[in-house]
Amino acid sequence: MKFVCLQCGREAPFSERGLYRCGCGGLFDVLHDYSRTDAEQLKRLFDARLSERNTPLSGGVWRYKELIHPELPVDRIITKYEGNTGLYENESLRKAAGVRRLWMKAQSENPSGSFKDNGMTVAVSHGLWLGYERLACTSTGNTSSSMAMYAALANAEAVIFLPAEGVSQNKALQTEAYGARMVRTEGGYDDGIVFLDRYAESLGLYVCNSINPLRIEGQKSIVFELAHQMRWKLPDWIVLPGGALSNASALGKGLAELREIGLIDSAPRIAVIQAEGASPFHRMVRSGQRSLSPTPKPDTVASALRIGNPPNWPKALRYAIDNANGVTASVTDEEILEAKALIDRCGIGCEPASAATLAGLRRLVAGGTIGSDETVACVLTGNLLKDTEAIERALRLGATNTVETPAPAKLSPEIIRGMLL
Ligand SMILES: Cc1ncc(COP(=O)(O)O)c(C=O)c1O
Ligand SMILES: N[C@@H](CCOP(=O)(O)O)C(=O)O
Repeated sequence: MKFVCLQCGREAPFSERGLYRCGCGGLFDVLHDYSRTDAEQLKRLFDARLSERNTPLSGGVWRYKELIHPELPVDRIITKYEGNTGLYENESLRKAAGVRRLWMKAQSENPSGSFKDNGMTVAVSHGLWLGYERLACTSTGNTSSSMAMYAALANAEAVIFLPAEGVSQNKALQTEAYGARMVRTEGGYDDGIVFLDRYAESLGLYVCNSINPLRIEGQKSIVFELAHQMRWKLPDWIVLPGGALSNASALGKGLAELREIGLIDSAPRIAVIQAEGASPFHRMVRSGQRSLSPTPKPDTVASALRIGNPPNWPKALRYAIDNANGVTASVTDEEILEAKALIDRCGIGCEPASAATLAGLRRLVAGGTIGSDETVACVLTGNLLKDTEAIERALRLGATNTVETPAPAKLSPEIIRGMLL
C-alpha cells in the first residue's frame, strides 16, 4: 500500500505525517498491490468473519481490512462495529422510481447515524497510529458527529470547525455531546477545508475530512458490503448523493478494485445526484468540461449538501464518471422533500441529502438514462433524526397525520373514532 498523487503521479509512503495533498496540489490516492490476491480465498475469509461478534474484524468495514488498510495492526483499530447496515426492498419505493428492482442501502443505521462512520473508523485509527493526539475536521454536521464519536471512544481530542449557520441543530448538538472542542465559524464547509489545508499540520491537527485518502479507503466498504450482501452480483446502477464527492470517489474506486481482484464480473454504473443549488460537479459533467467552477453560495434544503467546491471532484471524475461510465443529475428541493416523505413513510427513513438519490433516480428514469427494466441500489447516507428541522418544515406544509386539537386532547373513544374515519 502506498500513496500516489492523482495529478502528477508522485509516490509517497502512506505512513508519513501530514500527507493529504501532494506538493503539486493534487490529492493523494491509496494504491494497493492486489497481484497476489485470490478472490475465492477472500470470499471465504469475509464469510467466516460474518459469524464473529464484537471482534475488531466483525464490523462491516474492518471485515474487508485486506482491501482497506492491510498494514494497520489489528490492536490499533478504533471501531464501533460500523457498517453491517440493512439492505431493503420496498414495493412502493420501487413503483415510485419506476425500475425493475430497487434496494435501499441504509448507511443511516451506522452508530453515529451516517455513512461517515465507514470512513471515519479508518481515518481515526490511522491518525492515532501515526501518533497524532488531536483530530480535526470542518463539517456540515455528519463528519463532525462521527469524528467526535470516535475521538471520544479513543480518548483523543476532537477539534471541530462548524459553520455558524446552515447546519442542522441536531448534528451540532450530537457533536458537542461527544465532548468535542467546537468553533462555530463564518463561512461554510468550503472555507473550513481551505483553512485546514493551510494550517492543520502546523497546529498539530490530523485532518479527518475526506481530503484524507484513508477516509476514502474506509468508505469503499459500503460497496464491498453491498456486493457481499448481494452474493457478489451487483445491480445495474448505484445511485449516490453528491456533496464533497467522497462516496462517488470511494464507491467508484471500490468497484474498480472488486473487478481487478475478480470478486465481481461486471460493475454497475454510478449516478451522482446533486441538489440544484449546490451542483458544480453536475454542471461540469453535463457540459463536458474537466475543470470545476465552484458555486460561491451553495444553498439547498439538504444542509449536508451545502458544498460549493467539492474537494474530491478530480477523484470522483476519474472513479465515478470515467471508470464507472457514470452520470450526474441535479434535483430541486421540492423533489428532495417529496422523495424523503416516500422513504420516511415506508419505515426506512432518511435525512434530506439521502433522499436526493430517489429524487435523482426518478429524474433519470423519466429522462430515459436509466431503463425501467434495470436494477438499482440507492445509498441512504444519513438518519431521519439527523435533521428534525426538515421534518418540522414538511409537517408545516401539511404532511401530517396528527389530529389537531386546540389544547392537549382528553383521551376519549370519540377522538380516536374521528381519527380513524
Ligand atoms: C447525509 C449526507 N449525505 C450525503 C453527503 C454527501 O456525500 P459526499 O460528500 O460523499 O458527496 C453528505 C456529506 O457530504 C452527508 O452528510
Ligand atoms: N456532509 C459532510 C461534508 C463533507 O465532509 P467530508 O467529511 O467529506 O470532508 C459533513 O457531514 O460534514
